Amino acid sequence: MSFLRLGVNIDHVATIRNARGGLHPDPVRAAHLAAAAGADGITAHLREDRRHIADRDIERLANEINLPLNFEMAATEEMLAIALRHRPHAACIVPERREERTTEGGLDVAGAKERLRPLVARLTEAGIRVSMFIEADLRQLDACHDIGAPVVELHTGAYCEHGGEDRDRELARIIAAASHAQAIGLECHAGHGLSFDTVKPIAAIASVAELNIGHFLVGEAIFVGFEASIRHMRQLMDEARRGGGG
Ligand SMILES: CC(=O)[C@@H](O)[C@H](O)COP(=O)(O)O
Ligand SMILES: NCC(=O)COP(=O)(O)O
Repeated sequence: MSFLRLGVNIDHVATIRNARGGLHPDPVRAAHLAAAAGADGITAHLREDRRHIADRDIERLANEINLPLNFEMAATEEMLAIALRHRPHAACIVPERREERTTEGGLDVAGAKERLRPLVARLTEAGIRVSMFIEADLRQLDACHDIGAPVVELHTGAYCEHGGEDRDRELARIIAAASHAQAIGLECHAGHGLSFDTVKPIAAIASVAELNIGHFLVGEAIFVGFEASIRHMRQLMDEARRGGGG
C-alpha cells in the first residue's frame, strides 16, 4: 500500500496571532513542531487579504523549514510573483473570494483553462510543482491534465460538512475522482475540513498520495498540544492505509 503524506496547514496559527496583532503564536514555530511530530510537508495559504498568513511568514517558511512547502495561492500576478520569488516545493492554486469565511469550493479550471495554462507553465518552469484545488469532478480533472498541472487536490469540504447518505455520496465522488486522476496520470491529494472523525475513509483511498489538514489540528492543539494532535491524525491515517478504514 502506497505511503500517504500529511501536509500540515498552519494558516490558523496565524489567525490566532493576528487576533492581537503581535508575534505569538509564531506559525514558523508551529511548522517546526509539525516537522517534529512527523508531518511530511507544510501548507500555508497567503490570501489576498492576508487575514492569517503574512508575506513574512512565507519568506521565513521558505528559508527556515526543511519540509517541503506547499504554497496555496490564488491565480493572480501578485501571487505568481511571490511564488517565483520564494520557489516553494509546490504551489496549490485555490479559488478566493474576500467575503468568504474559508474556501467554499474548488477552482473552476475547466472554465478558465486559457487563463490558467500560462500560470501553470511559469510555475513549472521555475521548478515549482503545481497542484489545482478542485471539486471531485471528472471534467475538472481532465481540464487540469489539459493545462499541464501534474497534481490535483480534491476538495473534501462537502464530504466533511454532510452526514449520512449525503456524505456517502460525496465520498463516492471523491473515490471516483481519485481513480480517474490516477488513470490520467495526475497525482491526487485531498483536503479541507478533515478531522479525526472524517479522515479515515479519505486516507483509505489508495490513489490519494497526500492529505492537507490544518484547521482541525490547530483547534485540537488547544486541548492536547500541536504535536499530539498531529501524531493522532498520523496514526488514524496509517490505520486507514492498513485497512482500518471506517
Ligand atoms: C484550500 C483550502 O481548503 C485551505 O487550505 C485554505 O487555506 C482554506 O482557507 P482558510 O485557511 O483561509 O480557511
Ligand atoms: N487544502 C486544504 C488545507 O490545506 C487544509 O484545510 P483545513 O484542514 O484547514 O480545512
